[in-house]
Formats: sequence, C-alpha cells, structure tokens
Amino acid sequence: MLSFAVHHVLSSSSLRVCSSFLEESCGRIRSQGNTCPARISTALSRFEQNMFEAGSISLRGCKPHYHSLTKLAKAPVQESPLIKRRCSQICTSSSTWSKLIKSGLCYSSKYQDTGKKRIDVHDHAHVHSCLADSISSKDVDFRHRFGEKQGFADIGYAGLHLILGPMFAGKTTALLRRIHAEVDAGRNVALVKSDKDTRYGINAVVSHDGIQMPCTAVPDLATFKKKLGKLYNEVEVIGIDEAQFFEDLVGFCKAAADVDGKTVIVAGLDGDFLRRKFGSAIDLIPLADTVTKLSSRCEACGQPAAFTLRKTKDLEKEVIGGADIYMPVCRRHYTTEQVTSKLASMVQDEFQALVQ
Ligand SMILES: Nc1ncnc2c1ncn2[C@@H]1O[C@H](COP(=O)(O)OP(=O)(O)O)[C@@H](O)[C@H]1O
Ligand SMILES: Cc1cn([C@H]2C[C@H](O)[C@@H](COP(=O)(O)O)O2)c(=O)[nH]c1=O
Repeated sequence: MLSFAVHHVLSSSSLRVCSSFLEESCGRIRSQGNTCPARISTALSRFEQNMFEAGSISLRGCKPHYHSLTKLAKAPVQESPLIKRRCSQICTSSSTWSKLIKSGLCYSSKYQDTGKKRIDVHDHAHVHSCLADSISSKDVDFRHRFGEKQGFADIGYAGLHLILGPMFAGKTTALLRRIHAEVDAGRNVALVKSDKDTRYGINAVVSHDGIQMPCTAVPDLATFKKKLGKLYNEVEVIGIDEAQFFEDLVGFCKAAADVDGKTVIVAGLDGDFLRRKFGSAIDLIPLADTVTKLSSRCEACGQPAAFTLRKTKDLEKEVIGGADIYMPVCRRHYTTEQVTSKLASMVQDEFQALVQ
C-alpha cells in the first residue's frame, strides 16, 4: 500500500516540479561548498512549501520519499512536521485515487485566481463508506472549511475560528458541533477547557443543555501542549472552550495555526458582566479567519441578547457560575437592570450600615 502511494506521489507532476526544485537548490548549496544541515533544511522547507502549494498529494508517512531526498541533499533528511501537518490531503494508492475521481465523489480542479491545483471531495461520509472495503480510514483525510456547505471539503485548510458572545448564546454548543464534524471527517481532534470551569464536571466540555464531550482541563494552554507531548504533532484540530480564562491564549493560538498548521476553534466570552474586555479572546480577532458573535435571548423581553448581567452583588471579574448568577440581556435591559441592581445594592448596603 505504502509503496503504491509513493509510486503515485513520485510520478505526479507536482512532485517532479518540486523535486527538480530541490535538486537545483541542493546543487546550488553544494556548488557553494556549503553542506551545512541548516542550509539544506532551509532548502527542504522551501521545497515543502512548494509541494504544499502545488497542493494535491500528501507525503505523509512516505519514508522512501525521505530516503530519496536524503540522497539528493547528500545529508540525512528527516520527515518534517510541516509535511505531516500541512499536506494532510488524500494519501492513497493511485488505483484508489482514480476510483475516487471516477466515482464522481471527488474531483480535481484549479483555483481560478492562482491556477493551483485543488481537490474537492463531495460528501466525505459517502466516500468513507464507499471505500471502506479498499482503504483504511487513516489513508483518507478530508479537510473542512467552516461556513461552507457541510460535507464539502477544502483540502489543506488550517486556520483560526472564533466563537464569541455572552453566556447562554450557544458558544459551547457551536464548538461541540464543529468538533463533531471534524471527528466525523476523520481528523485528529483535541478539546481543551480551563480548569477554572468546574460547573458541570472537570473532564468534559458541557453546554448548558447538557451536550458534552470529553476534554482536557488545564490552567493554561502551555500545560495542555505539555500534557499532549508528542501527540501534539498528530492533532489536526484543537477546540478551546472558556477561552477568556487562558492567559496564554493568543501566543498558543497564533503558533498552533500559523506555525503548526492546526485548525483552532476558540469559544469564549468577549466581555464580562460589566461589558469590559474579558481575557484575550478578542485580541484574536485580527488573527482569525472567521469570527462569529452569537447572541442569546434577553431574559427580560425575549429580544436578542448580546450581554451578560450578573444577578449577584459580587464585583470580582471572575465568578464561576450559571443561570443562578448570570442572565443574558439585550442592550435596553442591560442598561436598566445594571442601574436597578446598582441602586438595589446601594440601598442594601445603607440598610446593613444602619442595622449594625
Ligand atoms: N437564560 C438561560 N438560562 C439557562 N439556560 C439558557 C438560557 N438561555 C439559553 N439557555 C440554554 O443554553 C443553551 C446554550 O448553551 P451553551 O452552548 O452552553 O451556551 P454558552 O456556551 O454560550 O454559554 C441554549 O441552547 C439554551 O437551551
Ligand atoms: C459574564 C462573566 C462570566 N464569568 C464566568 C461564568 C461562567 O463560569 C463562565 C462563562 O461560561 P459560558 O460557557 O459562557 O456560559 O465565565 C465570569 O467569571 N465573569 C463574568 O463577568
């Protein structure tokens, strides 16, 4: 199976272009009398980038390919994480490949703007079921682009997606739905939340409706990465809930999406009960591919609610809780209720002072 895949990869025109590019780069490096591994690995990175941009076939796990690169580079070339992560496309035998194309489940086209090759796969679930007998699910890897029709995959897509909004807006529900879609598409997914959120159990992301999925609960995202260890490289999609509580959110998400080629889906509060910025979820907006601000229903009037009102007198920024402490409200009721609750607490304080 693997040798078939390698054969297919090696005979593809995109690889020929890229391997001649590498040959040329290595030749140039050698003619300059420089066999420094760092230079060779720079050449390799450029090669990989071209390979990726030529955009059709994954070299994942193709050790013989690295063997031939080693020969070309005249230096040991390790399987690079970039290839593993960014070229996660369809890696299968040529016969299965043509079967996919012929079946009409998959077609090959070019991006109109760049002329680069693009593979579209229709109905990934159907592809899986049709080909289950001839390939293992590990051999086929479909990438989703959110916002596009379900089941219509755009391959090679890494990115950052933000789901923001007040409490009870459906942020966790939306996150879990997206994560489920990724799991169904056969991608390796890891879900993480802040360990400050102990409301509905610690090792699961749970929505206010009780929908849940197992997760890792950690104090910060560096700990999450450390906990995953080598597995981090295998993860293709990272879901983050309660993002407002992670101090290292921006650095982690930036590296995961930009450098490590992951799809990162972040759900969290944009503002606190006083409508101040909460944590650094909103600092991700300039870095994000998509930003969705969800709204809830105002508990006072049923209109769309963009804000969270705290029902208690507590003034600390972080107070973990649910409907016992918070309610979603519209602009009108946020303003009036804030004033009312401030007045109520002032009266209560005065009263306490009098009776003491
Ligand atoms: N005022 C409310 N109190 C309790 N539950 C609510 C309230 N408004 C909406 N919900 C429920 O919460 C669900 C959304 O939960 P969830 O996805 O966990 O939201 P979020 O993560 O944005 O807080 C809604 O589908 C709804 O059933
Ligand atoms: C508004 C606000 C909320 N919190 C806490 C309360 C909850 O534990 C989470 C939000 O959870 P959800 O999944 O969005 O429902 O944040 C807080 O500590 N301070 C606030 O101002």
